[in-house]
Amino acid sequence: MHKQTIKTSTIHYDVIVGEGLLTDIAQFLPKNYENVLIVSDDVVEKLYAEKLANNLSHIKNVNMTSVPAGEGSKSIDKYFELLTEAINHKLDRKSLIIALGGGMVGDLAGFVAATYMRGIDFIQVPTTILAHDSSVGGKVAINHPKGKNLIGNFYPPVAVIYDVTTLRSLPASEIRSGYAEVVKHGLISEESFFNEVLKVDLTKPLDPDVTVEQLQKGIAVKANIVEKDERESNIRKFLNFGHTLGHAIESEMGYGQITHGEAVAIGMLFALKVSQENYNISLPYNELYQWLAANNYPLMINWPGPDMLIDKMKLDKKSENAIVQMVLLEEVGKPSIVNIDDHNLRIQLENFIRELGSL
Ligand SMILES: NC(=O)c1ccc[n+]([C@@H]2O[C@H](COP(=O)([O-])OP(=O)(O)OC[C@H]3O[C@@H](n4cnc5c(N)ncnc54)[C@H](O)[C@@H]3O)[C@@H](O)[C@H]2O)c1
Ligand SMILES: O=C(O)C(=O)C[C@@H](O)[C@H](O)[C@H](O)COP(=O)(O)O
Ligand SMILES: [Zn+2]
Repeated sequence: MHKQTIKTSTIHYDVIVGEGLLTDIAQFLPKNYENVLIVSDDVVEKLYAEKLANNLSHIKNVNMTSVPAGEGSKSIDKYFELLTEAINHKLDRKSLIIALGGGMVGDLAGFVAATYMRGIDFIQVPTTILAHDSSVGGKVAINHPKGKNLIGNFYPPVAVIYDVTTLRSLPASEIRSGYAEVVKHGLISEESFFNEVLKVDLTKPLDPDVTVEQLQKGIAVKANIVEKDERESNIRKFLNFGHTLGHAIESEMGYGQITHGEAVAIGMLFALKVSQENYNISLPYNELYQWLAANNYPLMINWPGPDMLIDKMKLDKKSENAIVQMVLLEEVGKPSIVNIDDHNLRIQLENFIRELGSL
């Protein structure tokens, strides 16, 4: 078991990573709670909710609820339904919400916790590779049809309890999706970490020791940034590498048509391309492209038109006065935030789409 404490100006919380933590979760609760609502999706609920609940039998009221699996549930409708569940189960300001699942559940249940009675405690119990990223740092949100995560808050959990044995049941598509964020953590932090990640072959069974070590490294990269800039005034934007285009693709194609990680993977390729042009340097674009292709990331997608994508990129939360901001790399491990004017963005995007090809 490995414990890392995240210390921001407003809160300290532990991120505990280990095998079999679900059956031992009671010891990691930071307080005594009398009323707990476990929120999951209908796939994860069947796999792990009972195991979790069994370990909370000492708590007076433990209830469980779930939303349909998939990005479509990160919606205002499901958010409202969960608030109603919280009311029906008589959650009060001393109650706890446990988000059991991947980033979708974590973001959604976290936003419910952030807003129910102006905020109650919540714990992240991540079950995907991607959630090594989403469970840490306190960004909680739901999507608007017009843009990703447009409705949300910064609302850190009181603990993150990451039972990595749950990762064994992940389908290949979700291993791939999650690994995109591990690649991101490598690219924005250290070349050696990035190179290590590119040695992983996602088409073969993962080596659990390597995976857990890389997830812990990713968490450490994120923790280091979030501790200095929790509310994204400056360096937290680095964690958005690949997301300016990635989020635009997700919302323009329709939530759930492509996974978050797959869209971010394409976004990272674009960000590398723009970085190379912008700084007149060479970056491992080809290496990343080849790794993504070899690991079956969808790189030939049914591209939405560039105008639609640019409109979505302007809605990104980093934009100011409708000027698109992208996270670029001056070198691997050295991110920077750059305004990209519309004309340049359009040319770069059209060239990129042409080069990548479409269906
Ligand atoms: N808050 C943040 O900082 C942050 C960071 C990155 C991503 N995100 C958000 O996270 C979301 C993506 O998260 P995700 O990739 O975990 O998706 P997800 O939560 O939708 O899970 C993906 C799929 O895997 C299934 N699943 C989850 N755990 C499983 C397990 N152990 N075994 C078998 N199946 C399992 C789910 O039912 C779902 O079908 C997006 O909404 C993205 O915007 C947020
Ligand atoms: O934690 C962050 O900060 C990130 O940007 C991490 C991203 O991987 C994540 O997808 C996040 O939800 C994106 O945030 P947004 O502010 O662009 O919605
Ligand atoms: Zn992300």
